[in-house]
Amino acid sequence: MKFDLVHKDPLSKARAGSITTDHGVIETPIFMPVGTVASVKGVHQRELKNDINPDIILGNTYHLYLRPQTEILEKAGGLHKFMNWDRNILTDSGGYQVYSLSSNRKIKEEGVKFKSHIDGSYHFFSPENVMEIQRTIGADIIMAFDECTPYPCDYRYAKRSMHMTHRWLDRCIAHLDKLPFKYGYEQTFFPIVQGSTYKDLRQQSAEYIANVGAQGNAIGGLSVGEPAEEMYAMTEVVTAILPEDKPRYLMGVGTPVNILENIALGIDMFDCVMPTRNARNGMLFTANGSINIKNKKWEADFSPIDEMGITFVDTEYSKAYLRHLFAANEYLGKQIATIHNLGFYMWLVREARERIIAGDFYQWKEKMVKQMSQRL
Ligand SMILES: CNc1nc2c(CC[C@H]3O[C@@H](OC)[C@H](OC)[C@@H]3O)c3nc(N)[nH]c(=O)c3cc2[nH]1
Repeated sequence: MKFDLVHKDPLSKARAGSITTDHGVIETPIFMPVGTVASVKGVHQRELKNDINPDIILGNTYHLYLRPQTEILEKAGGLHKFMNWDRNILTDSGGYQVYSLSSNRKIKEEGVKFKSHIDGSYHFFSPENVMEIQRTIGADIIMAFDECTPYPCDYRYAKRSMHMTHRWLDRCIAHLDKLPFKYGYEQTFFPIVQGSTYKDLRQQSAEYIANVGAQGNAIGGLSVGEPAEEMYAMTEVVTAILPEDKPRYLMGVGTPVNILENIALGIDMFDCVMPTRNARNGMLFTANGSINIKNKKWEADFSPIDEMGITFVDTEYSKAYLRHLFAANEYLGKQIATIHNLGFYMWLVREARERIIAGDFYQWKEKMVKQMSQRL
């Protein structure tokens, strides 16, 4: 993987860059649509490419391991082939899901025993086997197996959890070195900073991760319920320590405002289920604020969904029609709302990149943060 920084903003830590992998160029700042189980829910790969056009999408080790299972993915020649997506894919290691989705899991030094949320069968994830699973899935960027420290937690727990994540990181790296690439293209490994919302632990973890010298670095343990100010404060502490010439990925973030604020703090990559999950509930994000399309006020509003939208749904369908589809529980409604929201998130990060290059990102960000916080 190669990362070229093409511009830095004069009034903030915002950067514009390009990541090059064997599956193409990723222009940063970038938003990565979540395609947890090999599908961005309700969107065809062809629509993704033509209308939303992300350079990279996300998959998830926990989900893909349980279904369709690694054996099928190996027979398919990896996830790209299996889902017919020839651009970049990043897979998260499943650390987060083991805590958030499965029941009665047991965390031990060796790894985590958990019960499948699908059929109740027992499984075991360790740094070693999660690296093997990610080699088989074949994503271009793969994540360390970490413990996403729950929030809130006391200092002692956060410190112990952070040190275990560091020991697991060492095991991931040691094991990965013995595992050749499976499908003829490179895979890049990102370590993950933890430390909860404790400044000194975040500094320690950022130093530890920076010393690995990886091609990219991730910040975990945030967007787990902490106040936005805490998220920003921890991001600021960590980006001051992570190498400037490597991409920074802030996991699970966030709202449009969170994304702009964290771009200003030096983050390059984002993923979040919000645009897709909120879309399925009729919550639309726009440059002028958010819309709850189920609201009666849109019943006879035949104006386009979003005059400033970048996808075909924004101008080909009206607000009244979309509201009707939600009222009738037609799944076309969820598909239209999903394409709109993903289109908006892609517009937001692309516009941010243009502003960083033009040199007026900070002023634009200040204006957008106010504008997008309105409820329409
Ligand atoms: C939402 N906030 C948030 N997400 C987070 C994720 C991704 C969740 C992963 O789960 C799926 O979304 C729920 C996505 O999987 C495709 C995502 O990559 C994290 N992953 C790891 N390994 N470590 C973390 O510290 C961590 C923290 C998060 N905070």
